[in-house]
Amino acid sequence: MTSRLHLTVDGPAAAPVLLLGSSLGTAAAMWEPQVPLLAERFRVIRYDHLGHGRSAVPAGPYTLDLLGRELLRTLDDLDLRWVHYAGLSLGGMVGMWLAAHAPDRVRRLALLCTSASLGPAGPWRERAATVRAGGLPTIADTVVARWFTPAFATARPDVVAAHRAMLTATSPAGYAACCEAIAAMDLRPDLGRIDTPTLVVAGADDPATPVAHAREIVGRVPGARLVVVGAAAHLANVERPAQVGRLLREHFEEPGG
Ligand SMILES: O=C(O)CC1=CCC(=O)O1
Repeated sequence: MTSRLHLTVDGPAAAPVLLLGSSLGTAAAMWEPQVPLLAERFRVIRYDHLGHGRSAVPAGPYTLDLLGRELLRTLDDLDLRWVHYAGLSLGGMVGMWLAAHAPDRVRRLALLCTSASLGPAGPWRERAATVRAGGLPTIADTVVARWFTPAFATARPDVVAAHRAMLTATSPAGYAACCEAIAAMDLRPDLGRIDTPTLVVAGADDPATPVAHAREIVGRVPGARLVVVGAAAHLANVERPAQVGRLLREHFEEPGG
């Protein structure tokens, strides 16, 4: 079966592949700030989750297992035996699933602004129902307020508006189905099986996946390393583009990478 995931590819064809997974309600454009730096050394493949961006929108609810298996199918289609993987938030959740369930397919892993368990389930199911009934604009202000610190939002209203537009362009059905995947998710029991070198990055001011969630991942993934990025909320890669770009490049360029 051909992949249902839309891919955006940059960088030299012969370079090692670095797969980038985006957050709930965003798409490949979320990674624009890091692509120039990373594509100097890597074949950077950004994928849109099922139900997001230009990927297919099968009927929900989804699960992390479904999102992860779809990505594995994509790697098979591309004949990729292994990749480096970086994911933010929902992208990080898929990254944890992949590294735990297909360890031979992930060489090095970076998990940004993410969580292995983001309960309770009730509010996620309510968010899914709200979006199915009223569309993304009904929740956009609340969600975007968690993506950026107030200082950044004041300084860069253009960036905030572009990311809000990405959110409201997302399929309501696809977004809701991914909310249901998060509602049902508990990756904590899987983390001890991850044996790939792992960098965990948290935004110091992230109200969506707070630093404590990153510490829990680091406590469970053997050898994982934590970096807390100051003055950044949930989309830390957008708010602190150069620092996050450097962290990723250094992590994936390390010996053996
Ligand atoms: O939308 C939010 O509240 C924050 C978030 C959780 C998972 C994700 O990708 O974004």
